[in-house]
Amino acid sequence: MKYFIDNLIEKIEVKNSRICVGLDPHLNLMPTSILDPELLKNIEANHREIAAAILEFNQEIITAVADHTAVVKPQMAFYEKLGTAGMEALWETIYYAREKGLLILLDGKRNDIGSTAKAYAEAYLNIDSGADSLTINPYLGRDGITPFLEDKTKGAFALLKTSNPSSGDIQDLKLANGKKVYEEVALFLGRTAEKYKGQSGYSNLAAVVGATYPRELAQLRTLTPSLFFLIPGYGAQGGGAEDVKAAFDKEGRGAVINSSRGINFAYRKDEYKEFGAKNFADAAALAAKKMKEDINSVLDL
Ligand SMILES: O=c1ccn([C@@H]2O[C@H](COP(=O)(O)O)[C@@H](O)[C@H]2O)c(=O)[nH]1
Repeated sequence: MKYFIDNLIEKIEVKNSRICVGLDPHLNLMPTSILDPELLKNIEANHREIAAAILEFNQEIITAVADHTAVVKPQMAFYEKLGTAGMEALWETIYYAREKGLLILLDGKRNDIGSTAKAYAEAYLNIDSGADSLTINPYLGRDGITPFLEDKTKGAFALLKTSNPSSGDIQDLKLANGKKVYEEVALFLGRTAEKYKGQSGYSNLAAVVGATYPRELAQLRTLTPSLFFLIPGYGAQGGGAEDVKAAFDKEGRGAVINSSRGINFAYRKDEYKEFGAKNFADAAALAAKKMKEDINSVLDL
């Protein structure tokens, strides 16, 4: 049985693409050809129609980017907010992406006490679930993490140094031993990860580190060599290829860089305006291709 992390690395290498395409259907950014703005005047009354539009949007995006990425990351909040219809759209999206041969990184940032963490793992990483991995919060410690790692074919990405402007409020606090909170979290995750290492040397316990903190990213790469990184913050949040270069080892492994709005809604940017809203998927395909090449261009492969 192949470890999740080895499978991810293999798929990344087959496509020579170190990007992850987020599937974050921001309703206010959707093309009007897909989502009638009238429906947004009463979102609660129109869950079904909006969820159907999201599914259509996602399917077009997935088809368009499938040659340029090994993995997609639906952010659950955008689906949960549409109730049952939204969750159905999420699972349909996941199955569609799987049919296209993509791995699914479900962004839910779940966690709780051990027994409830086990229920979360059963909900999202069960054998029939289309999801291959889930983002988790490491704040509850080991018994909140290990239930997500019981099945070797699945992975968990623990929040380590997040990309948001206020991530330092807690993550950068200095502890009595002089280390910052995120540094101790890194060491804790590194120790916990040891037991879940695949043949690649990376672990099924992975971590989330923001592209918006390149200095910390470089430091964390050295501190935790067995942690594979999911790196959000490229594009819409200001991160660029040079900022994430240090996350990769000399073989070009060790990280996948996420962009959600930058790819989903590329058609809204000046750079892609010749496509027009109707051809949003073609704009997304080109944005994904360019991002793939941008990341590869800073690596010494
Ligand atoms: O530290 C974090 C953790 C998760 N995210 C998520 O990644 C995407 C980023 O979207 P963009 O549109 O490319 O900015 C989004 O789903 C976040 O919830 C993050 O940004 N930072």
